[in-house]
Amino acid sequence: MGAAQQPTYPDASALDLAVDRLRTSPPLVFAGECDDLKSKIADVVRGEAFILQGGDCAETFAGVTADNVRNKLRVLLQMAVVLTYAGSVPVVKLGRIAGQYAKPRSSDFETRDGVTLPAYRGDAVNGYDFTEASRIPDPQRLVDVYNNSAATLNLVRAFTTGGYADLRQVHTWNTDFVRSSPAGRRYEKMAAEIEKALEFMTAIGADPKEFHGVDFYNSHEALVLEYEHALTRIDSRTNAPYDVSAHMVWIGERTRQLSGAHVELLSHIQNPIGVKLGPTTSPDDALALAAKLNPANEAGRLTFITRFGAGKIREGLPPLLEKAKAEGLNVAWICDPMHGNTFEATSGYKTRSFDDVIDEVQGFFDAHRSVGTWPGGLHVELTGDDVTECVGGGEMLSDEDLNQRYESVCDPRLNRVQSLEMAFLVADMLAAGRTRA
Ligand SMILES: O=C[C@H](O)[C@H](O)COP(=O)(O)O
Ligand SMILES: C=C(OP(=O)(O)O)C(=O)O
Ligand SMILES: [Mn+2]
Repeated sequence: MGAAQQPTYPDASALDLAVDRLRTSPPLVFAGECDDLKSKIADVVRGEAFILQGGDCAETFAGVTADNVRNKLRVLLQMAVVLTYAGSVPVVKLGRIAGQYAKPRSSDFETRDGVTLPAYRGDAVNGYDFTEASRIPDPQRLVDVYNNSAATLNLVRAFTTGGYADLRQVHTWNTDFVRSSPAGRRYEKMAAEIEKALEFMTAIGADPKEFHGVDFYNSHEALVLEYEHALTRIDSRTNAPYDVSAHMVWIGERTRQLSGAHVELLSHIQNPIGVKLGPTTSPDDALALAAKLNPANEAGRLTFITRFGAGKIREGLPPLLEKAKAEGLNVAWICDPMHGNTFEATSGYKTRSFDDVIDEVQGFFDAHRSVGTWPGGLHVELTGDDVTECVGGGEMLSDEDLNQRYESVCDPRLNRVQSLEMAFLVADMLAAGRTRA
Protein backbone atom coordinates (compact mmCIF):
# COMPACT_ATOMS: atom_id res chain seq x y z
CA MET A 1 0.00 0.00 0.00
CA GLY A 2 1.44 3.39 -0.98
CA ALA A 3 1.40 6.17 1.57
CA ALA A 4 -1.95 7.97 1.65
CA GLN A 5 -2.45 11.63 0.68
CA GLN A 6 1.05 12.21 -0.78
CA PRO A 7 1.80 14.66 -3.59
CA THR A 8 2.97 13.25 -6.89
CA TYR A 9 5.94 15.38 -7.89
CA PRO A 10 6.54 15.56 -11.64
CA ASP A 11 10.25 16.38 -11.20
CA ALA A 12 12.08 13.78 -9.09
CA SER A 13 15.43 15.60 -9.21
CA ALA A 14 13.85 18.80 -7.85
CA LEU A 15 12.47 16.74 -4.97
CA ASP A 16 15.94 15.33 -4.26
CA LEU A 17 17.40 18.83 -4.18
CA ALA A 18 14.75 20.06 -1.74
CA VAL A 19 15.16 17.05 0.53
CA ASP A 20 18.96 17.45 0.54
CA ARG A 21 18.54 21.07 1.57
CA LEU A 22 16.19 20.11 4.41
CA ARG A 23 18.44 17.29 5.62
CA THR A 24 21.28 19.71 6.29
CA SER A 25 19.14 22.53 7.73
CA PRO A 26 19.30 23.30 11.45
CA PRO A 27 16.51 21.94 13.65
CA LEU A 28 13.44 24.14 14.10
CA VAL A 29 12.92 22.84 17.65
CA PHE A 30 15.17 21.08 20.12
CA ALA A 31 14.74 17.55 21.39
CA GLY A 32 14.86 18.76 25.00
CA GLU A 33 11.89 21.06 24.33
CA CYS A 34 9.94 18.09 22.92
CA ASP A 35 10.72 16.20 26.14
CA ASP A 36 9.49 19.16 28.23
CA LEU A 37 6.21 19.15 26.30
CA LYS A 38 5.95 15.39 26.79
CA SER A 39 6.25 15.78 30.53
CA LYS A 40 3.55 18.48 30.50
CA ILE A 41 1.27 16.19 28.51
CA ALA A 42 1.99 13.50 31.13
CA ASP A 43 0.36 15.88 33.64
CA VAL A 44 -2.70 15.91 31.37
CA VAL A 45 -2.77 12.10 31.33
CA ARG A 46 -2.87 12.21 35.14
CA GLY A 47 -5.78 14.68 35.08
CA GLU A 48 -3.66 17.54 36.38
CA ALA A 49 -3.55 19.84 33.34
CA PHE A 50 -5.51 20.76 30.20
CA ILE A 51 -4.22 21.19 26.64
CA LEU A 52 -5.22 24.10 24.43
CA GLN A 53 -4.14 23.30 20.87
CA GLY A 54 -5.23 25.80 18.25
CA GLY A 55 -4.53 27.71 15.10
CA ASP A 56 -5.36 27.80 11.40
CA CYS A 57 -6.64 24.82 9.47
CA ALA A 58 -4.00 25.71 6.90
CA GLU A 59 -1.31 28.33 7.39
CA THR A 60 -0.24 30.16 4.24
CA PHE A 61 3.10 31.70 3.30
CA ALA A 62 1.34 35.01 2.68
CA GLY A 63 -0.02 34.82 6.23
CA VAL A 64 3.44 34.94 7.78
CA THR A 65 3.29 38.55 8.94
CA ALA A 66 3.95 40.04 12.37
CA ASP A 67 0.29 41.08 12.76
CA ASN A 68 -1.07 37.71 11.86
CA VAL A 69 1.26 35.75 14.14
CA ARG A 70 0.70 38.16 17.04
CA ASN A 71 -3.08 38.03 16.64
CA LYS A 72 -3.12 34.24 16.72
CA LEU A 73 -0.86 34.15 19.72
CA ARG A 74 -2.92 36.75 21.50
CA VAL A 75 -6.18 34.84 21.18
CA LEU A 76 -4.48 31.67 22.39
CA LEU A 77 -3.03 33.54 25.38
CA GLN A 78 -6.44 35.00 26.19
CA MET A 79 -8.12 31.60 25.93
CA ALA A 80 -5.42 29.99 28.05
CA VAL A 81 -5.73 32.57 30.80
CA VAL A 82 -9.53 32.14 30.84
CA LEU A 83 -9.21 28.37 31.12
CA THR A 84 -6.54 28.65 33.81
CA TYR A 85 -8.36 31.23 35.91
CA ALA A 86 -12.05 30.41 35.40
CA GLY A 87 -11.43 26.66 34.94
CA SER A 88 -8.77 26.48 37.69
CA VAL A 89 -6.45 24.20 35.76
CA PRO A 90 -2.90 24.58 34.39
CA VAL A 91 -3.02 24.92 30.60
CA VAL A 92 -0.51 23.45 28.16
CA LYS A 93 -0.30 25.94 25.29
CA LEU A 94 0.20 24.36 21.88
CA GLY A 95 -0.15 26.23 18.58
CA ARG A 96 -1.22 24.71 15.28
CA ILE A 97 1.42 27.02 13.96
CA ALA A 98 4.85 27.27 12.32
CA GLY A 99 4.43 24.20 10.12
CA GLN A 100 0.70 23.60 9.50
CA TYR A 101 0.98 23.87 5.71
CA ALA A 102 -0.06 20.49 4.26
CA LYS A 103 -3.67 19.37 3.83
CA PRO A 104 -5.22 15.95 3.26
CA ARG A 105 -8.24 16.23 0.95
CA SER A 106 -11.45 14.25 0.49
CA SER A 107 -11.11 14.52 -3.27
CA ASP A 108 -8.01 14.68 -5.47
CA PHE A 109 -9.77 17.18 -7.73
CA GLU A 110 -11.69 20.42 -7.54
CA THR A 111 -14.21 21.56 -10.14
CA ARG A 112 -15.22 25.20 -10.63
CA ASP A 113 -17.54 26.35 -13.41
CA GLY A 114 -16.98 23.14 -15.34
CA VAL A 115 -13.15 23.26 -15.03
CA THR A 116 -11.50 20.42 -13.07
CA LEU A 117 -7.99 20.77 -11.61
CA PRO A 118 -5.97 18.95 -8.93
CA ALA A 119 -7.11 19.90 -5.42
CA TYR A 120 -5.17 22.44 -3.37
CA ARG A 121 -3.16 20.48 -0.79
CA GLY A 122 -1.77 23.35 1.24
CA ASP A 123 1.08 25.77 0.53
CA ALA A 124 3.49 22.92 1.33
CA VAL A 125 2.43 21.21 -1.88
CA ASN A 126 0.83 23.49 -4.49
CA GLY A 127 -0.75 26.91 -4.96
CA TYR A 128 -4.29 27.98 -4.03
CA ASP A 129 -4.82 29.89 -7.31
CA PHE A 130 -7.19 27.99 -9.52
CA THR A 131 -4.87 27.53 -12.50
CA GLU A 132 -3.26 24.46 -13.92
CA ALA A 133 0.28 25.74 -13.28
CA SER A 134 -0.37 26.68 -9.68
CA ARG A 135 -1.85 23.29 -8.80
CA ILE A 136 1.27 21.35 -9.89
CA PRO A 137 3.09 20.04 -6.78
CA ASP A 138 6.43 21.86 -6.39
CA PRO A 139 9.04 20.38 -3.99
CA GLN A 140 10.71 23.78 -3.51
CA ARG A 141 7.65 24.57 -1.41
CA LEU A 142 8.94 22.16 1.25
CA VAL A 143 11.99 24.40 1.68
CA ASP A 144 9.60 27.37 1.83
CA VAL A 145 7.67 25.60 4.60
CA TYR A 146 10.89 25.24 6.56
CA ASN A 147 11.83 28.92 6.10
CA ASN A 148 8.37 30.25 6.91
CA SER A 149 8.14 27.98 9.94
CA ALA A 150 11.51 29.26 11.15
CA ALA A 151 10.41 32.88 10.74
CA THR A 152 7.11 32.21 12.55
CA LEU A 153 8.76 30.32 15.37
CA ASN A 154 11.31 33.06 15.81
CA LEU A 155 8.54 35.58 16.29
CA VAL A 156 6.56 33.26 18.54
CA ARG A 157 9.62 32.78 20.74
CA ALA A 158 10.14 36.54 20.89
CA PHE A 159 6.51 37.18 21.80
CA THR A 160 6.27 34.43 24.42
CA THR A 161 9.53 35.15 26.21
CA GLY A 162 10.16 38.83 25.43
CA GLY A 163 7.43 40.42 27.54
CA TYR A 164 4.33 40.32 25.32
CA ALA A 165 3.01 37.22 27.10
CA ASP A 166 3.78 38.62 30.57
CA LEU A 167 0.75 37.91 32.73
CA ARG A 168 0.82 41.54 33.83
CA GLN A 169 -0.18 42.34 30.21
CA VAL A 170 -3.41 40.42 30.63
CA HIS A 171 -5.51 43.57 30.01
CA THR A 172 -3.67 44.66 26.91
CA TRP A 173 -4.46 41.42 25.03
CA ASN A 174 -8.14 42.43 25.06
CA THR A 175 -7.87 45.00 22.27
CA ASP A 176 -10.06 46.50 19.58
CA PHE A 177 -13.17 44.68 18.37
CA VAL A 178 -13.14 41.94 21.00
CA ARG A 179 -13.37 44.27 23.99
CA SER A 180 -16.93 45.43 23.27
CA SER A 181 -18.36 41.90 22.92
CA PRO A 182 -20.01 40.20 25.94
CA ALA A 183 -17.10 37.75 26.12
CA GLY A 184 -14.67 40.68 25.92
CA ARG A 185 -16.44 42.38 28.83
CA ARG A 186 -16.38 39.20 30.89
CA TYR A 187 -12.68 38.97 30.08
CA GLU A 188 -12.12 42.57 31.17
CA LYS A 189 -13.57 41.82 34.60
CA MET A 190 -11.51 38.68 34.95
CA ALA A 191 -8.33 40.51 33.89
CA ALA A 192 -8.96 43.11 36.62
CA GLU A 193 -9.21 40.32 39.22
CA ILE A 194 -6.01 38.73 37.95
CA GLU A 195 -4.20 42.06 38.12
CA LYS A 196 -5.29 42.50 41.70
CA ALA A 197 -4.12 39.00 42.56
CA LEU A 198 -0.75 39.66 40.93
CA GLU A 199 -0.34 42.91 42.88
CA PHE A 200 -1.14 41.01 46.05
CA MET A 201 1.37 38.28 45.24
CA THR A 202 4.06 40.82 44.44
CA ALA A 203 3.30 42.60 47.71
CA ILE A 204 3.86 39.40 49.68
CA GLY A 205 7.18 38.84 47.97
CA ALA A 206 6.53 36.72 44.85
CA ASP A 207 9.14 37.31 42.16
CA PRO A 208 7.52 39.25 39.25
CA LYS A 209 9.88 37.44 36.87
CA GLU A 210 7.67 34.37 37.46
CA PHE A 211 4.94 36.04 35.41
CA HIS A 212 7.19 37.23 32.61
CA GLY A 213 6.87 34.55 29.93
CA VAL A 214 4.93 31.43 29.00
CA ASP A 215 5.89 27.99 27.74
CA PHE A 216 4.46 27.77 24.28
CA TYR A 217 4.88 24.80 21.91
CA ASN A 218 4.08 24.23 18.27
CA SER A 219 2.52 21.41 16.28
CA HIS A 220 1.19 20.39 12.89
CA GLU A 221 -0.17 17.38 11.03
CA ALA A 222 2.73 15.19 9.88
CA LEU A 223 1.44 14.64 6.37
CA VAL A 224 4.14 15.03 3.71
CA LEU A 225 6.47 12.17 4.57
CA GLU A 226 9.45 13.54 2.62
CA TYR A 227 9.39 16.68 4.76
CA GLU A 228 9.01 15.01 8.14
CA HIS A 229 11.59 12.38 7.30
CA ALA A 230 14.14 14.94 6.10
CA LEU A 231 13.71 16.83 9.37
CA THR A 232 14.19 13.81 11.59
CA ARG A 233 17.51 13.92 13.44
CA ILE A 234 19.34 11.74 15.90
CA ASP A 235 19.45 13.55 19.23
CA SER A 236 23.02 13.74 20.49
CA ARG A 237 21.97 13.31 24.14
CA THR A 238 19.95 10.15 23.75
CA ASN A 239 20.92 8.77 20.31
CA ALA A 240 17.21 8.58 19.54
CA PRO A 241 15.40 10.12 16.53
CA TYR A 242 13.27 13.26 16.94
CA ASP A 243 11.23 15.03 14.28
CA VAL A 244 12.66 18.52 14.73
CA SER A 245 10.05 20.18 12.45
CA ALA A 246 7.79 20.80 15.51
CA HIS A 247 7.49 19.95 19.18
CA MET A 248 4.45 17.77 18.56
CA VAL A 249 3.13 16.25 15.34
CA TRP A 250 -0.09 14.36 14.76
CA ILE A 251 -1.49 11.81 12.33
CA GLY A 252 -4.74 12.82 10.62
CA GLU A 253 -7.99 10.92 10.34
CA ARG A 254 -7.23 10.01 6.72
CA THR A 255 -3.73 8.65 7.34
CA ARG A 256 -4.07 6.68 10.59
CA GLN A 257 -4.04 3.21 8.97
CA LEU A 258 -2.24 0.87 11.38
CA SER A 259 0.08 -0.49 8.71
CA GLY A 260 0.35 2.83 6.86
CA ALA A 261 3.47 4.89 6.33
CA HIS A 262 2.46 7.73 8.68
CA VAL A 263 1.95 5.46 11.68
CA GLU A 264 5.23 3.72 10.82
CA LEU A 265 7.24 6.97 10.64
CA LEU A 266 5.79 8.44 13.82
CA SER A 267 6.31 5.17 15.68
CA HIS A 268 10.07 5.78 15.36
CA ILE A 269 10.32 9.35 16.63
CA GLN A 270 10.53 10.36 20.28
CA ASN A 271 8.33 13.49 20.13
CA PRO A 272 4.96 13.60 21.81
CA ILE A 273 2.51 12.64 19.06
CA GLY A 274 -1.22 12.78 18.42
CA VAL A 275 -3.66 10.70 16.41
CA LYS A 276 -7.03 11.95 15.22
CA LEU A 277 -9.84 9.48 15.91
CA GLY A 278 -13.06 9.87 13.93
CA PRO A 279 -16.42 8.12 14.35
CA THR A 280 -15.39 4.92 12.54
CA THR A 281 -12.72 4.16 15.18
CA SER A 282 -13.43 0.98 17.14
CA PRO A 283 -12.07 0.47 20.67
CA ASP A 284 -9.74 -2.20 19.23
CA ASP A 285 -8.45 0.24 16.59
CA ALA A 286 -7.55 2.69 19.36
CA LEU A 287 -5.80 -0.01 21.38
CA ALA A 288 -3.86 -1.22 18.35
CA LEU A 289 -2.71 2.33 17.56
CA ALA A 290 -1.60 2.80 21.16
CA ALA A 291 0.30 -0.52 21.11
CA LYS A 292 2.12 0.46 17.92
CA LEU A 293 2.78 4.11 18.75
CA ASN A 294 3.37 3.88 22.48
CA PRO A 295 4.47 0.33 23.25
CA ALA A 296 6.05 1.36 26.57
CA ASN A 297 2.75 3.05 27.60
CA GLU A 298 4.72 6.18 28.45
CA ALA A 299 2.48 8.98 29.78
CA GLY A 300 2.75 12.09 27.57
CA ARG A 301 3.88 10.27 24.45
CA LEU A 302 0.40 9.74 22.96
CA THR A 303 -2.61 12.02 22.63
CA PHE A 304 -5.86 10.87 21.06
CA ILE A 305 -7.66 13.76 19.39
CA THR A 306 -11.28 12.73 18.98
CA ARG A 307 -13.39 14.36 16.24
CA PHE A 308 -16.68 12.52 16.14
CA GLY A 309 -19.18 15.27 15.43
CA ALA A 310 -21.77 16.61 17.85
CA GLY A 311 -24.33 13.99 16.81
CA LYS A 312 -22.03 11.02 17.34
CA ILE A 313 -19.78 11.74 20.29
CA ARG A 314 -22.15 10.75 23.10
CA GLU A 315 -22.59 7.28 21.68
CA GLY A 316 -19.21 6.82 20.01
CA LEU A 317 -16.70 8.04 22.57
CA PRO A 318 -17.61 6.16 25.80
CA PRO A 319 -16.76 2.65 24.45
CA LEU A 320 -13.28 3.90 23.51
CA LEU A 321 -12.74 5.50 26.91
CA GLU A 322 -13.96 2.38 28.74
CA LYS A 323 -11.66 0.05 26.85
CA ALA A 324 -8.67 2.35 27.22
CA LYS A 325 -9.37 2.69 30.93
CA ALA A 326 -9.79 -1.07 31.40
CA GLU A 327 -6.46 -1.65 29.64
CA GLY A 328 -4.69 1.00 31.74
CA LEU A 329 -3.71 3.01 28.67
CA ASN A 330 -1.71 6.15 29.42
CA VAL A 331 -3.13 8.56 26.89
CA ALA A 332 -4.28 12.19 26.86
CA TRP A 333 -7.76 12.61 25.37
CA ILE A 334 -8.48 15.89 23.68
CA CYS A 335 -11.52 17.09 21.76
CA ASP A 336 -11.44 18.46 18.22
CA PRO A 337 -15.00 19.77 17.89
CA MET A 338 -14.37 21.13 14.40
CA HIS A 339 -13.79 18.34 11.90
CA GLY A 340 -16.92 16.28 12.61
CA ASN A 341 -19.15 19.33 12.26
CA THR A 342 -18.34 20.78 8.83
CA PHE A 343 -21.16 21.40 6.35
CA GLU A 344 -21.79 23.40 3.21
CA ALA A 345 -23.91 26.50 3.76
CA THR A 346 -26.57 27.36 1.19
CA SER A 347 -24.23 30.15 0.09
CA GLY A 348 -21.73 27.43 -0.89
CA TYR A 349 -19.17 28.22 1.85
CA LYS A 350 -17.79 25.41 4.00
CA THR A 351 -18.85 26.31 7.51
CA ARG A 352 -19.45 25.06 11.06
CA SER A 353 -22.03 26.12 13.59
CA PHE A 354 -20.74 27.49 16.89
CA ASP A 355 -23.55 25.62 18.68
CA ASP A 356 -22.50 22.26 17.18
CA VAL A 357 -18.89 22.95 18.18
CA ILE A 358 -19.89 23.67 21.79
CA ASP A 359 -22.30 20.75 21.83
CA GLU A 360 -19.50 18.38 20.84
CA VAL A 361 -17.28 19.73 23.63
CA GLN A 362 -20.14 19.26 26.10
CA GLY A 363 -20.62 15.70 24.81
CA PHE A 364 -16.89 15.12 25.29
CA PHE A 365 -17.05 16.34 28.91
CA ASP A 366 -20.19 14.25 29.55
CA ALA A 367 -18.58 11.11 28.09
CA HIS A 368 -15.49 11.51 30.25
CA ARG A 369 -17.56 12.22 33.32
CA SER A 370 -19.65 9.09 32.79
CA VAL A 371 -16.60 6.86 32.35
CA GLY A 372 -14.45 8.53 35.00
CA THR A 373 -11.68 9.67 32.67
CA TRP A 374 -10.18 13.14 32.31
CA PRO A 375 -11.31 15.46 29.49
CA GLY A 376 -7.79 16.55 28.74
CA GLY A 377 -8.08 19.40 26.27
CA LEU A 378 -9.28 21.13 23.17
CA HIS A 379 -8.04 21.13 19.59
CA VAL A 380 -9.51 24.07 17.69
CA GLU A 381 -9.24 25.74 14.29
CA LEU A 382 -9.23 29.44 15.07
CA THR A 383 -7.77 32.77 14.08
CA GLY A 384 -7.02 35.99 15.91
CA ASP A 385 -8.88 37.99 13.29
CA ASP A 386 -12.44 39.14 12.85
CA VAL A 387 -13.31 36.63 10.10
CA THR A 388 -16.76 35.29 9.18
CA GLU A 389 -16.27 31.59 8.59
CA CYS A 390 -18.29 29.78 11.30
CA VAL A 391 -21.96 30.63 11.85
CA GLY A 392 -23.49 31.47 15.24
CA GLY A 393 -21.84 32.60 18.44
CA GLY A 394 -22.68 35.79 20.32
CA GLU A 395 -22.34 37.87 17.16
CA MET A 396 -24.94 35.52 15.63
CA LEU A 397 -23.16 35.27 12.28
CA SER A 398 -25.54 33.90 9.66
CA ASP A 399 -25.16 32.20 6.34
CA GLU A 400 -25.52 35.58 4.61
CA ASP A 401 -22.64 37.02 6.67
CA LEU A 402 -20.10 34.42 5.56
CA ASN A 403 -19.03 36.32 2.43
CA GLN A 404 -18.03 39.41 4.47
CA ARG A 405 -14.67 38.08 5.51
CA TYR A 406 -14.13 34.44 4.59
CA GLU A 407 -10.35 34.07 4.36
CA SER A 408 -9.56 30.44 5.17
CA VAL A 409 -7.99 28.48 2.29
CA CYS A 410 -9.31 25.24 3.78
CA ASP A 411 -11.62 24.77 6.78
CA PRO A 412 -13.68 27.48 8.57
CA ARG A 413 -12.11 28.82 11.78
CA LEU A 414 -13.62 30.36 14.88
CA ASN A 415 -12.96 34.09 14.86
CA ARG A 416 -11.47 35.87 17.85
CA VAL A 417 -14.74 36.64 19.62
CA GLN A 418 -16.08 33.12 19.05
CA SER A 419 -12.78 31.70 20.37
CA LEU A 420 -12.99 33.74 23.55
CA GLU A 421 -16.63 32.76 24.02
CA MET A 422 -15.65 29.14 23.64
CA ALA A 423 -12.93 29.52 26.28
CA PHE A 424 -15.45 30.83 28.83
CA LEU A 425 -17.97 28.07 28.03
CA VAL A 426 -15.29 25.39 28.38
CA ALA A 427 -13.94 26.97 31.58
CA ASP A 428 -17.49 26.69 32.95
CA MET A 429 -17.55 23.00 31.97
CA LEU A 430 -14.25 22.47 33.80
CA ALA A 431 -15.52 24.31 36.86
CA ALA A 432 -18.81 22.32 36.85
CA GLY A 433 -16.79 19.09 36.87
CA ARG A 434 -14.81 20.33 39.84
CA THR A 435 -17.87 21.15 41.99
CA ARG A 436 -19.40 17.78 41.17
CA ALA A 437 -16.22 15.81 41.95
O1 LIG B 1 -8.52 20.16 7.43
C1 LIG B 1 -8.94 19.05 7.18
C2 LIG B 1 -9.07 18.53 5.83
O2 LIG B 1 -8.03 18.91 5.03
C3 LIG B 1 -10.30 19.08 5.31
O3 LIG B 1 -11.32 18.95 6.26
C4 LIG B 1 -10.62 18.34 4.09
O4 LIG B 1 -11.52 19.10 3.45
P1 LIG B 1 -12.16 18.64 2.09
O5 LIG B 1 -13.26 17.67 2.45
O6 LIG B 1 -12.68 19.94 1.52
O7 LIG B 1 -11.11 18.03 1.23
C1 LIG C 1 -7.25 17.41 8.49
C2 LIG C 1 -7.59 17.73 9.71
O1 LIG C 1 -8.34 16.98 10.53
P1 LIG C 1 -8.78 15.46 10.42
O2 LIG C 1 -7.56 14.65 10.08
O3 LIG C 1 -9.30 15.15 11.77
O4 LIG C 1 -9.84 15.40 9.36
C3 LIG C 1 -7.15 18.98 10.36
O5 LIG C 1 -6.91 18.95 11.58
O6 LIG C 1 -7.08 20.01 9.69
MN1 LIG D 1 -9.03 21.39 9.07
